[in-house]
Amino acid sequence: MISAGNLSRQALRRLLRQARRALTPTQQKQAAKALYRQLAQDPLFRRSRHVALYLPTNGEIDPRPLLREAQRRGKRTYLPVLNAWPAEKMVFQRLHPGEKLRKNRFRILEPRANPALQRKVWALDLVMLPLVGFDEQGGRLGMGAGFYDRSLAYLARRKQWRSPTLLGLAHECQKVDRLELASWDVALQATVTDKGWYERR
Ligand SMILES: Nc1nc2c(c(=O)[nH]1)N(C=O)[C@@H](CNc1ccc(C(=O)N[C@@H](CCC(=O)O)C(=O)O)cc1)CN2
Ligand SMILES: Nc1ncnc2c1ncn2[C@@H]1O[C@H](COP(=O)(O)OP(=O)(O)OP(=O)(O)O)[C@@H](O)[C@H]1O
Repeated sequence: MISAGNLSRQALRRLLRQARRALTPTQQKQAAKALYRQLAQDPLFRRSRHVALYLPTNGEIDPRPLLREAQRRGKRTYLPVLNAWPAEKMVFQRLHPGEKLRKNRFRILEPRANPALQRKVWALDLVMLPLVGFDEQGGRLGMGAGFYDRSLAYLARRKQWRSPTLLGLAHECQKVDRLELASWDVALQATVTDKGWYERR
C-alpha cells in the first residue's frame, strides 16, 4: 500500500495516477469483472433506483458492467455532465440505454446537456465516484478539480441525511494509508475495489 507520508497532494496524485495507468488491458478487464461481482448482488446496489456512475478515463476502474446491469434491471442511471457555464459546475444527468454521447473538454464521454434530464444530487439513491486515491476512513483524493466536492458540498452540512449513499470505486492499488481531508472534502460511506469493501467505521 502507498504511504501518504509527507507527500504533497499533488505528488500523491501523480504517483497514484501512474499506478492506475500501469494496469494492462487484461488487468483492467478482470478488475471490472471483480468489481461487478462485489456489487451486483449487494443490497445497496439492488435497492437503489436512481444510480449515478461514470465512464472510465485514465485507467479508472470500469463500472460499465454495473451500468449495463442497472439498466437491465430498470434502474435510472445518471452520468456527471460538465456545465458549459459556469465551467466549474457539474450536474448529474439521466442516461438512456444506447444514447449517443460526446466528449467533454477532458475527453470524457458524456450526454449532451439537457436540464430536463438532470436530477438533483439529493434525489439520487447511490452515487458511485471515480477517484485517484482512497483510505479506509472515507477519504477520497480526486482529479483535483473539485467537481464532485462542489456538487456534494451541501452534504457536509447534513451529516445525518440519508441520501445519496456515496460509494468510491477503485483499483486495490489506489489505497493509501491515510489521506488528509481538506475542509471541503465530502467523506465516502465506503470504497469498493476489485478485492473488497472498505467501509468507514
Ligand atoms: N470518469 C470520470 N468522469 C468524470 C470525472 C472523473 O474524475 N472521472 N470528474 C471528476 O471530477 C469530472 C471531470 N473532472 C476532471 C478533472 C480533471 C481532469 C484532468 O486534469 N484531466 C487531464 C487532462 C485531460 C485533457 O485536458 O485532455 C489530466 O489529468 O491531465 C479530467 C477530468 C466529471 N467526470
Ligand atoms: N465546496 C467547495 N466550494 C468551493 N470550492 C471547492 C469546494 N470543494 C472543492 N473546491 C475547490 O476545488 C479544488 C480541488 O479540490 P480537491 O483537490 O479536493 O479535488 P478532488 O476531490 O481531488 O477532485 P474532484 O472532486 O474533482 O474529483 C480545491 O482547491 C477547492 O478550491
